[in-house]
Amino acid sequence: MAATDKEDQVDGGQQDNELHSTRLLSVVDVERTFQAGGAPLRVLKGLHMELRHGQLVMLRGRSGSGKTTLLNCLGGLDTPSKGEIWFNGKPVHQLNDNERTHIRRKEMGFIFQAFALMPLLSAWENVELSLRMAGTPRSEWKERVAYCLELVGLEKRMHHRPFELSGGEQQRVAIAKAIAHKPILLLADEPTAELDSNMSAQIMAVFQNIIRTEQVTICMTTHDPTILEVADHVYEMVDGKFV
Ligand SMILES: Nc1ncnc2c1ncn2[C@@H]1O[C@H](COP(=O)(O)OP(=O)(O)OP(=O)(O)O)[C@@H](O)[C@H]1O
Repeated sequence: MAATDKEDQVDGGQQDNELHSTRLLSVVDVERTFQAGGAPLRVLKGLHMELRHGQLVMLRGRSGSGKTTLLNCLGGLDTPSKGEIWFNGKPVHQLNDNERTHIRRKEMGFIFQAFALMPLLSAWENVELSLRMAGTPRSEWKERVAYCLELVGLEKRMHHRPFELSGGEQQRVAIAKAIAHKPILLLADEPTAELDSNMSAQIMAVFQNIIRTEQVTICMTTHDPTILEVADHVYEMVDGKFV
């Protein structure tokens, strides 16, 4: 099931071991079949996986292997055709739309194309928007927005709009936006796509930093073999299955 697992090698001490020992998310025999055109298309074919608190987990695979479909199921944006997804003790596969939306807003953060930055809003306003969406009290916004933008190294670009920022800087705003409401799980679809290797390494350093400082767990998809080494665990996907 696992291609690599660094968990046992990491000398993280007792505190890290305790953090890692708690299961945040479990995927049990998940399948997803789409009815596209005539014949059913089986995209996920009986997957098992788990995420533990504080891990950085990567889903790796070729285009079309099913990574985004799985990530959508993990985030409650799509529902498996079969199998179970348990998140923080809750059966996501059995929840209705409202319940899943609530979990998404309160407990998850997304770095997906579909949740990209609002082009007319500044970095500050973009991050503030996610606090508004999550129902965070207005009195907490200012401090939290400043903190998150500093955390991703954008303290000097807070009032720039997306078109005034580089690709890597825009991705940092997206990270700040995704973590502002203090999610426990951050899902990221190809967060380093379109960035050069230097920028990608910086984004991964930001991810490692927020895992430590924000107690978040990260699951991301990637094509990029050069960033795999920072993962605690890599799931390799081929044609809807882990190998
Ligand atoms: N809503 C849908 N209806 C029909 N087919 C779909 C749907 N969503 C995804 N697929 C199909 O499922 C397969 C896997 O798609 P998915 O986006 O999960 O792959 P991926 O591994 O994320 O690829 P990429 O790296 O290119 O993003 C593809 O063949 C795609 O056409």
